[in-house]
Amino acid sequence: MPDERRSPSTARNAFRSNSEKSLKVVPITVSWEHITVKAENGREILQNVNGFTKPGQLMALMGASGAGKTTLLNTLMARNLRGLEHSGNIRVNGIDMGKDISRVSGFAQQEELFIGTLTVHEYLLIQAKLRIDEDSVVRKERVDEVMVQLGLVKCQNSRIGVVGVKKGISGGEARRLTFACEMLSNPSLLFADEPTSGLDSFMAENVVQLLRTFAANGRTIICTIHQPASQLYQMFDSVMYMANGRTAFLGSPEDSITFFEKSGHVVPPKFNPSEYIISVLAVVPGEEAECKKRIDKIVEAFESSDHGQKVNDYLSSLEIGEAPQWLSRVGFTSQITALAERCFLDIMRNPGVARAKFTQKCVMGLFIGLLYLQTEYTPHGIQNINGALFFVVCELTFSTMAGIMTFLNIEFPLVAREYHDGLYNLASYYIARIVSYMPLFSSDGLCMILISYWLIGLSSTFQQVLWMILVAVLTEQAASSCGIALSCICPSVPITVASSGPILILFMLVGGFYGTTSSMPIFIQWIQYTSWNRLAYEALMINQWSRLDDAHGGKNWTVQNRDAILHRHGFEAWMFFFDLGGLATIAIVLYFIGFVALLFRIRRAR
Ligand SMILES: Nc1ncnc2c1ncn2[C@@H]1O[C@H](COP(=O)(O)OP(=O)(O)OP(=O)(O)O)[C@@H](O)[C@H]1O
Repeated sequence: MPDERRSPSTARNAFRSNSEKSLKVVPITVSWEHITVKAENGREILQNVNGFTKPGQLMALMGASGAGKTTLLNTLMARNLRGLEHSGNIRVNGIDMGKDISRVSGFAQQEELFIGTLTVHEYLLIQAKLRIDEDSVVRKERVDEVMVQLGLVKCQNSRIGVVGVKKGISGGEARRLTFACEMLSNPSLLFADEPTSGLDSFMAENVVQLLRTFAANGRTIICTIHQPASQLYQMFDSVMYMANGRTAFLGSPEDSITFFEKSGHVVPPKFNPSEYIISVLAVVPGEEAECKKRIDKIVEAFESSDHGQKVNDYLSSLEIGEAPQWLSRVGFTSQITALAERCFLDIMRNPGVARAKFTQKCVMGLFIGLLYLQTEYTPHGIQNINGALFFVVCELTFSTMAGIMTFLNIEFPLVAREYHDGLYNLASYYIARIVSYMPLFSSDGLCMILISYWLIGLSSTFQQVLWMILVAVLTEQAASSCGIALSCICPSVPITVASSGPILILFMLVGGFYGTTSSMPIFIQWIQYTSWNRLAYEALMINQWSRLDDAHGGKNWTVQNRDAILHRHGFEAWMFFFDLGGLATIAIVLYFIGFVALLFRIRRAR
């Protein structure tokens, strides 16, 4: 564990030695042999694909659309293979790593996913907390170093932004930020999916140049790429052309031009070589048979060529080398702290949600208070007070659930990615997210209660006010846990919202206000104990009617008065602590159900 008590200078000295140690690059050779991938319908997406790449090399996987580049990249990384049957050997320094390949490699994905409310610097610092098991001085220095390396210093204090919602950093900066995150843990092996897509030619060159620099430091880099411009083509150390799920060529960019020339496909003068080669390897709609015949001929020519032979010779003479270095990961509590910090920052940068919740609760508090203003304790008034208490419970429930139902679905893609990258344990994320939401989803209800309590004229001994606050917090937690569980179970926000309606109505119906709970049919009575409306309403009623303050005739109030009111709703005074325990149990059980649902869902997302 990092020793946070070290003085900055000692820590900085430690960084020098650590940085040398941590920035050591272990030479990595990746080889793949007889890779075959089949879709569920039996279609072969990859057929007996072989290849390798060595340390210090930048390799480009190329081919026409649908050639199998992404499938090969995913197979090499053991990712996104759900529904596909795959076989063959993938080795890292001659060692079969299986799914653990993600523990020794970085993966810069095409789709950029960040927390858009954070600045570049904040985002990288939190990524460093999740990726570097060192003290804060070391992490900060590594972040500074990576920002310089990736040219992010200029935009370090800019908000990242959300595409289509809030303008932030440029596309090129976002792409470099993706690489920066991966480079924090200094991987010796880096995969990149379409690193130049969506960038102009200048930015694309900039990114490929960056990859070249990473490779020049001894790293092994494999990326898929769509038709690189002529000046970029020569920047790759090796290129692998895929065609119809097979290897059409593997070798240097210059050799690719000669090979295709020899196969009868001379790159026309002033033509981009990769563009021409890809057009030769494409399956054109309407000319499928002809194109497939041409591809078969090229694939056979490659297999019998020196280039094809070189691949086979290399694979057959492959020996086990040095074990790759596992990327460092931080402990459970450090993960929770880093993720909670990220969530808090995100919530604070979105003050609109908090403002809307507090405003709504203040308005509702005033509304309930004025509707039942200084209710008299007559039989009719008592009935009104009971109505007000039920209204309070419903209000604590509805807006809380509605507010939290976006809990997961918006950030699920980012969480799924980070989880599968091995950045954190799912429990860390879940705990951090719940803890970060708790203050907001526990305190807004208090505003409503504190505003309406004295306006209605509820009995307000100190003890009663405290109990009411506790009941409100527990009710909001029960409703939050239900919203979170639903958002983890349902695949989208609209489905979450749609499924919450019947649950809320059912819980309200058995809440004790619309009918006596004891008179429900016996086979359905148990449902009331799963309803926080019922438990909270009973607790608030017991709290209100067990004693009255002097201003409301407390001296003449008797147990018989209390029981007469409670029994009309099927409630019992001894149930108070059972109700509090019930509310807490509902919250715990629903949080747990949410976690299990999230675990299933995230595992399926690999
Ligand atoms: N899970 C899957 N189930 C069925 N077919 C699939 C699956 N994944 C990929 N394919 C098919 O396999 C072929 C190769 O897809 P892949 O995404 O690897 O191609 P690509 O070369 O990366 O194409 P592009 O450049 O357009 O991204 C395509 O025809 C695609 O439809």
